[in-house]
Parts: sequence; structure tokens; C-alpha cells
Amino acid sequence: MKYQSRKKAVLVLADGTIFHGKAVGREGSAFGEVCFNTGMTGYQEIFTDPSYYGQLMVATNAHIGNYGTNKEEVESDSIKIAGLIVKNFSFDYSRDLADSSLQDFLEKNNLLAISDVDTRALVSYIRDNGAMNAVISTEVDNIDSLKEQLAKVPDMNGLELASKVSTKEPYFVGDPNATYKISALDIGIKKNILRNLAQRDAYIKVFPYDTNFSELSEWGPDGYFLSNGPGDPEPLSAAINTAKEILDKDLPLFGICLGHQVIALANGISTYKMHNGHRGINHPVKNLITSKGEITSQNHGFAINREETEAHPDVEITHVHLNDNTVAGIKMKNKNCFSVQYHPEASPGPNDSTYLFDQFIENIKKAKITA
Ligand SMILES: NC(=O)CC[C@H](N)C(=O)O
Repeated sequence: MKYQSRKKAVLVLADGTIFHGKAVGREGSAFGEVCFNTGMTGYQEIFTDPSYYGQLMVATNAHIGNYGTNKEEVESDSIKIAGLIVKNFSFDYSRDLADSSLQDFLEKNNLLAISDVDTRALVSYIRDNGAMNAVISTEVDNIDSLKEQLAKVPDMNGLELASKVSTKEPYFVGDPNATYKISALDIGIKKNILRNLAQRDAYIKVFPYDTNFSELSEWGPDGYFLSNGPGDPEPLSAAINTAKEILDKDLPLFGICLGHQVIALANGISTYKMHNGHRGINHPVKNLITSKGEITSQNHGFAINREETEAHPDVEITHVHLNDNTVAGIKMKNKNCFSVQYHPEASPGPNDSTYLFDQFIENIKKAKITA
């Protein structure tokens, strides 16, 4: 039906480069930092992952929408990406488990997408020139005005976004009679992390992004978790202070992605914005403790400083990213704390790294026994 009637749309990068395409979903404009994900599957999980808040997502897979959507396959209750950029948008879908088309899902969430973009040229351009802000818009005749508005969009460097996606009130997940109680700081938490913890006999209380240690500890948890999330980790002073207090008391602590960066910052290790982040589901990581390789799901635009980590007396690098040698995981030498830059909870996978959740539960168990 919408095949002939679709409006023209443009993508304008902050440096003035323009790509042309057609609109899907609502009309208007959407601003954000442009980034690309190389995953062949899992688009609905990506669109609903709070870590993508504020970003225009380019799918390198040439066909998006062909397996529809399913209400279970979400990482939060709404779409979190700022806009979507694809080559071929499938209005038709085919899969027994699908309960809706991607088009309906985007429209329900009021998301603007642009299709028929030369995504190969776009990705190779961003790879060479680095992550930058951009706008997608149906205002194809108002490029100058789009450029003016785009110039006012804040840079991702230094941007605090956890407060935009975090829960407003604490809530519980799992079985209240489970053996382990975990306090999770929600700086953009994905549902599948909570599922993974709950499956391992844990009852989780999820707290807003700025909760302090005394509130997190009030209900007597056995362990603490710092979640993934959007934006620059550096401005998250409340979370960094909370992590410091957990570390001072040497309580079991696990961090994923943004949570991993917060743990590094709590130890005085700085973070930096990467030229282009890692976003995909086949990123190779080496576990330096076991010497085993892991294929991992990743989604980050910042990383922790490798030299400062190597020089740190209390922190050990446990995992490295094999493509570029960036730090993919750390542990503290004399404390019950570890963290990874990637996503062991990844859905649709890969599942190579789910042992990290077992390790966290083991750490909690040991601390419980010795307490
Ligand atoms: N998935 C995440 O938690 C991402 C962390 C952070 N926002 C980054 O881009 O590096």
C-alpha cells in the first residue's frame, strides 16, 4: 500500500554530507548521533535497548523488517533509538512468531526511519570520518534550516543520558523467595540482564540512576549490579560515588558496559570517546584468565583507558577486544568486583559469555558464606 506514496527523505551529517532516501513511519525530523550496527538479526532488541538513546541507528544488514516484530523481543518498554537508517525496509514479513509488522511497531512508537539509503557508502564514510551528529528528515527542501538545527544538537561527548531512560521508582523482578538478593542500579538497564539474573535464583530490586548506596543497601541485598546505558559515563557522578562506596565495603559488584565504565571511573581510570564504537553481534574477545576466545555482542561508543588500567595497582585486565586491543573486561585484584564492556546477556545471542552471570552468583555465594 505505502509503496508508491512514500515521501522523500534526507540524511544530513554534521559535516554537511547528504544521503537521500524515502521516509518510513512519521514525517518530520529526528536528530542524534549516527552509529551503525553490523548484526544480521536482533533489530527489535536493538531499537528498544536504552543504551541507544539519542542515536540514529544504521543497520548494515541490507533487509530490515522481514521477520516482523514480537512483543516479547524487547529490551525495554519502548523504542529508544532516535531514528533508523536502512537500505531495504520490508513492509511484508514472514515468521510464525511475529505478531506485528515492523512498520506498525515504528508507527506505534512514533519513530522516523529512512530507507533506500546507500548504507554501504554511509558506513564506510562514518568509519573513515568517525561518529558524528546527524538528522534524518522529510523536510527535503529545507536543508539549510536542518543544518542550523543540527548545529545545536549537543555532542555525545560529555552527555549524560542515563536520567532520560532510568526508572523513576524502584521495582522488583523475579521470585521473592529466591536465594540471592541483588540491587541493580538502572542507568539504562536491558530486560535480558534482569532475566539472566532471575534465572539464576536471584530476586532483583531495580533502582533509579541517582540512588545512593544507603538506599541501595537498605533492603539487605547480597550483591550489587551496575547496568548498561546510554551517553558518556563521565558525568554520572552519583553512580560513580555509589560504586566507590560499594567498593570501599568490598561487597560483590558486577558491571556491564556503562556499568563497567562507571567502575573504571570509580577507580580513577578515565574513559574516552572512540572514533567509532563497537556495535554488532560477532565481536571477538579473548579471556586472558582462561585464554579462551568469545564471540560477543557489543554496543558502546566509549571505552576505558588501557594504559591507565595496565598501570593501576588494584585493577587487572581480564578481557581484550581482539580487533583493536581495547579493554573488554576488568576485575579488581583484592575486591569482589568485575565488569565487562560487552553484553553477556545478548539476545538473540551469541551466548558464549553467559558464564559471567554464573561467576557473579558464585561471587555472591562466596561472600555470603564468609559473611
Ligand atoms: N551499552 C552500553 O552500556 C553503552 C555504554 C556507553 N553509553 C557507551 O556508548 O560506551
